Amino acid sequence: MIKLNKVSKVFNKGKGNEVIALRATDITIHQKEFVVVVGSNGSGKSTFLNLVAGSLFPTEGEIALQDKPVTKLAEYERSKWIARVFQNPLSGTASDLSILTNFRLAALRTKPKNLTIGTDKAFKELVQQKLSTLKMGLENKLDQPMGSLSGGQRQALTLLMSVMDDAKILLLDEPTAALDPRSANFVMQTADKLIKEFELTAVLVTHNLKDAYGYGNRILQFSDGKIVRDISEEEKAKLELNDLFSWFE
Ligand SMILES: Nc1ncnc2c1ncn2[C@@H]1O[C@H](COP(=O)(O)OP(=O)(O)OP(=O)(O)O)[C@@H](O)[C@H]1O
Repeated sequence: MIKLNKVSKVFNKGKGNEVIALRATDITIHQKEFVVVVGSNGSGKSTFLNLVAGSLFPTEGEIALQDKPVTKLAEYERSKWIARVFQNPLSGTASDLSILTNFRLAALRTKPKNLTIGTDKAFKELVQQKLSTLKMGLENKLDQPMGSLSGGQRQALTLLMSVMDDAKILLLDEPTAALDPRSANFVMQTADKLIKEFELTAVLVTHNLKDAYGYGNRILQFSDGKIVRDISEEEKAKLELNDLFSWFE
């Protein structure tokens, strides 16, 4: 669950270059909702995700995750609830390290220092089993360096890594923007499958209106730092793809 109570974000407050990136915003995203966020450049989408993740702090208002107040918690302190995938396939993983080592590092990310991730054999089998469900043929190539994979393969693995720890909230920040259409399709299908399988609360920021139409069960449209449309699952079912395009005319 993600809850924002009158959250605003002002950059360069009081200066000539002041920008109100998010205006007093109230929103509750419930458990297991998959929300797609659309909006023109500069409308506040990334600011919204950054505020939820804790990479930015609000100027005003409160944020709660899973019913706990987190407004003042740093990004790393929220990481037990939040997994995040970015636009750049290189940003989530280490190129020189093997697939297995990348999974190991990801698994250790949210664990206290004195905890281990089980025996190597058990962990390797778990990774193999999870990888085989993606049907990419990588389950027997765990020693291959991450850098040898395509951007689409890397994004799919980053997704799998990010959901294999206990995070219940997945933030997707234009995860397919750098990919060719076929890879983008594969990554979106993988995301959708993992969100359902791991029963995640998910927020996808995208400029791809076909994805906004085809995935998720709620759409938010941002404009000038405000949520100007909040489309429920029932309302979404009645929409045509062209309706989404008309929001940007
Ligand atoms: N660190 C910052 N300092 C100053 N202004 C910022 C900063 N980050 C964002 N902004 C401004 O805040 C507004 C909202 O930006 P934001 O990145 O949230 O928009 P967006 O909807 O994600 O845009 P895009 O689709 O281009 O990624 C914009 O006017 C932007 O220039």
